[in-house]
Amino acid sequence: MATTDHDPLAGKIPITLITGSLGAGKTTLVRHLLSHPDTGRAAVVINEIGEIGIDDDLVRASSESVSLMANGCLCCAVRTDLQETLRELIGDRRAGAIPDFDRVIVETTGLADPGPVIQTLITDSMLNARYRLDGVVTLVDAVNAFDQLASSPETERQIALADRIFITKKDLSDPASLASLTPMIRAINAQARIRFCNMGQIHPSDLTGIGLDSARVGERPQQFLRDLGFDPERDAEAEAEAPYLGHRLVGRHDPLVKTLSVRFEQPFSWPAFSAAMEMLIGLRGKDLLRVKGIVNVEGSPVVVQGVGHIFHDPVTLDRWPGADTTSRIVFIARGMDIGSLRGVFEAARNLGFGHAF
Ligand SMILES: Nc1nc2c(ncn2[C@@H]2O[C@H](COP(=O)(O)OP(=O)(O)OP(=O)(O)O)[C@@H](O)[C@H]2O)c(=O)[nH]1
Repeated sequence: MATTDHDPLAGKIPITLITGSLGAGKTTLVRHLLSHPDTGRAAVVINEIGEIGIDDDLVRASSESVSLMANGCLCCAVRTDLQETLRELIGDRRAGAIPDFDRVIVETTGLADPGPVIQTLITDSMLNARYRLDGVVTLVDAVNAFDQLASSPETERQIALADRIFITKKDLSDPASLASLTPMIRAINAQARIRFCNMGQIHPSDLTGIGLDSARVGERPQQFLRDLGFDPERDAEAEAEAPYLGHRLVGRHDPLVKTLSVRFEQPFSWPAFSAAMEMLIGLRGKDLLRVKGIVNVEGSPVVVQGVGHIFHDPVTLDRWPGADTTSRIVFIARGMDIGSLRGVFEAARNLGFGHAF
């Protein structure tokens, strides 16, 4: 019998999809990878829902090949943008507009169901000529995973579709929660390798050759997709029927969850900013899913990050990532609007927390 070791995926640029719930540590991991000497030449595609690309600014400092797909979720409206972005990367590389690259890292938003993205990467024939999906890496936030799993079906899908899972924020979690987290993940995904990851510090080799092998994907993509738990034909029908309201598959996400991008022209004093955030958490903590931003604190760029009611230590950057020195904060929240958000910050100012508001 003739044998062949021909690999239909050989020579194609591997894509690693980094997914995980809001604030799980995806950008932290990508930034670490880009600073690691063994990562090689990587292009990065970042998908953010907010109008103001915060992650983009942070990652751009570490790589010249960063593409941002803002203002839409990769699993919904921006899916075609991903196809275009990946094609453009090839064109830009050919034209010498960006440095050469050997792999692509795609960071999804925390709200993305990776299923449709995987489907796109596997079934788009033009993309398939140049790229191959190397694997899906899902970050699970040890502190917030329990709440996120209870409230967000996307978190479950992210875990279910992972080839490799990293549990982040072990340092912030308690032993009892940690002990119950792994079995909970295992109940959703019995196969993916699970490891801990502190502040994004994994070795780049943890992201390569991780399971979407040619036999499964290259030769039987539809079957592979069905193995993952969804049926491309059924999904295509559902998509055709769904009303298009800017967010492609309406109803896939909690309709009350919105992304609010707020810009403040005037610098903050730290007491004013933190008082406003404390008020917001006190008043609407349960509805606040994610806060991240770069805040101008008396001239200095300070990165603020909140996931649920947990706030991470603010980090002062050495310099502004670009010419824009306004404060830009993205809130992902349930049932809030920009007016009420601004009202909270106004109230903090009126209460006299610092004059630089
Ligand atoms: N203590 C601790 N903090 C972490 C760890 N990993 C990430 N963080 C912090 O978690 C916060 C969110 O991290 P990001 O990397 O922005 O998370 P993300 O998944 O990209 O967030 P979204 O893009 O909003 O979904 C930041 O303040 C990080 O410094 C960890 O292992 N331990």
